Amino acid sequence: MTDPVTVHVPLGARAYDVRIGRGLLADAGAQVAPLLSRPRVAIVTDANVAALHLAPLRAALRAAGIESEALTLPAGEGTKSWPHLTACVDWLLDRQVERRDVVLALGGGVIGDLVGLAAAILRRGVRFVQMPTTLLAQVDSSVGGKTGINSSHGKNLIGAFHQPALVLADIDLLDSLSERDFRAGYGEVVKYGLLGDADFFAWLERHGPALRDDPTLRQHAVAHSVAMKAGIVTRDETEQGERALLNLGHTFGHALEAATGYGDRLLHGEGVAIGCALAFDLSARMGLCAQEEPGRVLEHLRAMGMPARLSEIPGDLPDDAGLIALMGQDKKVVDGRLRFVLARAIGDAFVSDAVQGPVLEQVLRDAR
Ligand SMILES: NC(=O)c1ccc[n+]([C@@H]2O[C@H](COP(=O)([O-])OP(=O)(O)OC[C@H]3O[C@@H](n4cnc5c(N)ncnc54)[C@H](O)[C@@H]3O)[C@@H](O)[C@H]2O)c1
Ligand SMILES: O=C(O)C(=O)C[C@@H](O)[C@H](O)[C@H](O)COP(=O)(O)O
Ligand SMILES: [Zn+2]
Repeated sequence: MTDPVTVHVPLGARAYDVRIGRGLLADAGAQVAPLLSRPRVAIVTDANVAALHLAPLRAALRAAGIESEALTLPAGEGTKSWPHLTACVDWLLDRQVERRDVVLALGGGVIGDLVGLAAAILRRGVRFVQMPTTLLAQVDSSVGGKTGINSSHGKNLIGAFHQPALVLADIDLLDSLSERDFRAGYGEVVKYGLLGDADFFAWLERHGPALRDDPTLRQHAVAHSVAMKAGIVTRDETEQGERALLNLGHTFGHALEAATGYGDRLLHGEGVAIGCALAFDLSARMGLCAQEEPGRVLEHLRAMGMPARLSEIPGDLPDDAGLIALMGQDKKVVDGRLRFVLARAIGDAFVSDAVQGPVLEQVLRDAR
C-alpha cells in the first residue's frame, strides 16, 4: 500500500474520512477495525464486483480477525429499486445486523446508493462504510450521504441523507473496470471542473486521456474531485443552496435516464456528460456565457470519447414535451417551476429558474 490521500468531511457528529490510494482493499481490516464494536461486518456487493474483488476483501478482513458475510445483488441500475432494497434489508435483518454493527457497500454507485439507503432505514440507522469500485463512485457517489433508489416516476425519488462512517477508495480496483464504465465515471469528474474550477477543467483537458493508465494522475483526479465535493457538502449538507451545483447536467441527464428505462442504453455518467453539454448550450443561447464555452466543453467530451448529443443515445426518445415532463420530477423544482444549473463560464455555475420553454425546446431539438 502507498500512502493514501485523506480528505476529511467535517460534519460534526457525522464527520468521516475519505481515504484514496492504492492497496486499500488489502488493508481493509486495519482501516475498518476501529469502527467495529464486535469483529464482524455484513458486505453487500454486485455480481460483477463479487467475482473480482469479494474474495480478496473477505480474506483481508479475516487476516485482521474480522468475520464477514456477503450478499451479492445483480449488477446494473435496475438494482436501485424497491425489490432489491427489500431483499437487502431482509438479508441484513436475517443476519441480525445490530445498531452498533457496520455494513460495508462494495461496488459502484448503484450498490452505494442502495446499501446506504438500507443502512439509513435499518433499525432507524446503522453505520455503513463505502468501498467504491468505479470511477464514478470514487469521485462522487460514495461521498456526501445522498442515498436512494429510482422510481418509475423518476430518478432517486426515494431516498435519505445518510453519511457513511468511512470511505475507502482503492484506485487499483478501477483497473478491472470496462472502458465504457470508466468513461461514464469521467462524466462526473469533468462536472467538477465545469461547475466550479476552471483550472481543474484545463488540467483535465491536458491529462484526461491518461487517467485510465496513470495511477498518479488517477489519484489526483479522484482526490481533487472528492475535496471539491467534501467542501460543498460541508457547507450545505442537505442541498438548501450551493449543493445543487453538483446537479450540473442532471436535470437533462435524469430525464434521459428515466426515458431510456434505467438500463444499458444510457449510463448515469453518460447522461451527465450529455446534460453538461446541453446546460452549456442553453447558457450560451440565453446570453449567460460566451458562445465559445459550449464548443470547448463539446470538444473535450469528444476527445474523451464521451457522448454529448441526444442523437448518440441508441433507440427512440420521447419528444421535447415528453422530456420536459420528465424533468418536472426533478428534486430542484420549486412551486412547479424547473430550476437548472447554468454557467457564466467554465468553472462558474449557478442555479436559475429563468429558463423559458422555447429556448429549452430549441436546445433539445438541435441536440437530436
Ligand atoms: N449518491 C450520489 O451522490 C451519487 C452521485 C453520482 C451518481 N450516483 C448514482 O450512481 C449510480 C451509477 O454508479 P456507477 O456508474 O458506479 O454504476 P454501477 O454501480 O452500476 O457500476 C457500473 C458497472 O461496473 C461494474 N463494476 C463496478 N466496479 C467494478 C470494478 N472495479 N471492476 C469491474 N466492474 C466493476 C458494476 O458491476 C456495473 O456493471 C447511478 O445510480 C447514479 O444515480 C449517486
Ligand atoms: O451529491 C450531490 O448532491 C449530487 O447531486 C451528485 C450527483 O452526481 C448525483 O447523481 C446525485 O445522486 C443526484 O442527486 P439528486 O438529488 O438529483 O438525485
Ligand atoms: Zn450524478
